[in-house]
This record gives sequence, C-alpha cells and structure tokens, in this order.
Amino acid sequence: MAKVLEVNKITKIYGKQCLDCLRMTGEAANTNICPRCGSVVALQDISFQLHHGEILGVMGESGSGKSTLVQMLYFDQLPSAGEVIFTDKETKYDIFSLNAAQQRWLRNHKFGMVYQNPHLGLNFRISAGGNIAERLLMGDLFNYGQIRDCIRRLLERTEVSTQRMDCLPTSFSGGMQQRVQIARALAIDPPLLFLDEVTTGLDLSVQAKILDLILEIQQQLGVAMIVVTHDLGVIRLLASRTLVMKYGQVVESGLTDQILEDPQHSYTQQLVASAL
Ligand SMILES: Nc1ncnc2c1ncn2[C@@H]1O[C@H](COP(=O)(O)OP(=O)(O)OP(=O)(O)O)[C@@H](O)[C@H]1O
Repeated sequence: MAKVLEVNKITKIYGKQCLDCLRMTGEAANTNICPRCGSVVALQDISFQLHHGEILGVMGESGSGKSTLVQMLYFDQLPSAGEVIFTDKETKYDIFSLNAAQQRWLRNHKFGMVYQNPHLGLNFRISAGGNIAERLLMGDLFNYGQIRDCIRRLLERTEVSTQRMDCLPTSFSGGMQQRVQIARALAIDPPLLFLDEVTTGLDLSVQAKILDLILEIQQQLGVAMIVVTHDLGVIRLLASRTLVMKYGQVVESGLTDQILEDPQHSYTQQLVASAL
C-alpha cells in the first residue's frame, strides 16, 4: 500500500541539550531527563511508516512523548533532528526542510488535527460554523452559499445539529466540541489526520460515539490517521498497527492484535494486564 508518511529518526529535546542527552536517557536509563544538563528528551530516534487509509495507534504512559510526536508532525513543535517525508498524489514533501509558508500551506491544505483540549483546536469567540468556514477559506473556497452548504454537510457527517451552526462552541457539550473539531479538520478533505487523546475526559457513551465516527470517517474517506492515546480500548477499536512508547522511545511496535494478544515488552505486558 502507498506510504503517506515516512518518519526517520525523529528526536525532540526540550532544553539546552548536551552531548550525553541521548545516551543517558530513554527506556534503558529509565528517564527522559538528561542527568547531566536537565534537558527533556521527549522523542529519541523515532522511525515508522504510515500507509494510505491506515490508522496507526501511538500508546504510552503520560510523558512518554506521544503528544510531542503529533505536535511536531503538525508543525506545532520544531524537531531537534530527523526527517519526515509526506507523500500526497505522488508528490513527496520533506516536511521539515520546507520554509514556514510551505509548512503553513501543508498544514492548511493537507493535514488535520483534533486536540484533546478543544480550546486548542477551536476559536471559542466565533460560531461552530465560523470555525469550519475558516478552514474552508484556507482551502480556497470563497462563495458564501457554497461555504454554508459545505458546513451543513460537515456538521451532518459529524452528527452535530445544523441548527446549532451559528452558536458559539462555549454553548456545546464536550462531545459536541470534539465533533466540531473533527468537522473543522475534515473541511479541507485532508489525506492525513492527527488525533490527540480526543475522547479523554468524555463520558463513556459519548466516547463510544466519537470512536464510531472516527472509524466511519476512515472507512468512507480513506483518511490516514495517527491516533494518540493512553487508552487500550481506543487502540483496540481503531488502530490496525500500534507503537508503544516509553521515555521518548518506541519499545514495541506491530499489528495491534498481536501486541494485545502477545505483548513482548514488560511495559506493554503491564499495560495489557492492567486493562484486563
Ligand atoms: N514545552 C515543553 N517544554 C519542556 N518539556 C516539555 C514541553 N512539552 C512537553 N515536555 C516534556 O516532554 C515529555 C513528553 O511530553 P508529551 O506531552 O509529549 O507526553 P505525552 O506522552 O503526550 O503525555 P500526556 O499523555 O500526559 O499528554 C514530558 O516529559 C513533558 O514534560
């Protein structure tokens, strides 16, 4: 299957960093903080591939580097080292070697992000429809009537009442805010979507509906997704392949079913056992 992303040896260090940062941190060292200079090694030599229409799960405990990984791919964070190749319709982009305007174009036209915190993904001072319209305008749709029609279609797809399109997101429940974030992310029909703990903190029944929606979107639109979560249930339901992270490193990766049935790394074994 065609590759959408090739991530090669991505590293992210917060802080001034020294020559020993990588050697003295990671899974074997049992820390992500460099004992010599105090820098945080959030990601260390992460490599993986994502294929067209695939959902890749990224799992790990708090602080293992999951959010940093997707934030970097979405240009919210700069990498310290490494290369990422994004392929769309046979055009390859070496995304970290692009200039700021080119990166903004990719983010606005090819990538979508849904954050755990809707305040990061939505502008709460404008209506739900306005949030989606902003994204449609980035995608070069300018006709007022067409924009309204498109917003209606996106809200219907994500099961938000179209009668609420002119309401502010502040008047929405948490689950509805996540649906509007998903509608906004889908507005430009992106080939690649990042989802960072999108169901954390929601009621179980709301969680289940959002997860169903994500699956439906993947099946109908064939969008490739990276789903970050600490929840094994989310991984089990959504991801065909999974990376398990600890202290900024991938400690286990493979088919989700295999990982859940026969975890190899002691950390994954603990995670699976604690969810039983
Ligand atoms: N801006 C920052 N400055 C310094 N350290 C940071 C910054 N952002 C994240 N970190 C650190 O990087 C490490 C990885 O953080 P990250 O948020 O990626 O982990 P995570 O696995 O997503 O955790 P969580 O599930 O709690 O969100 C953590 O030790 C965190 O404290």
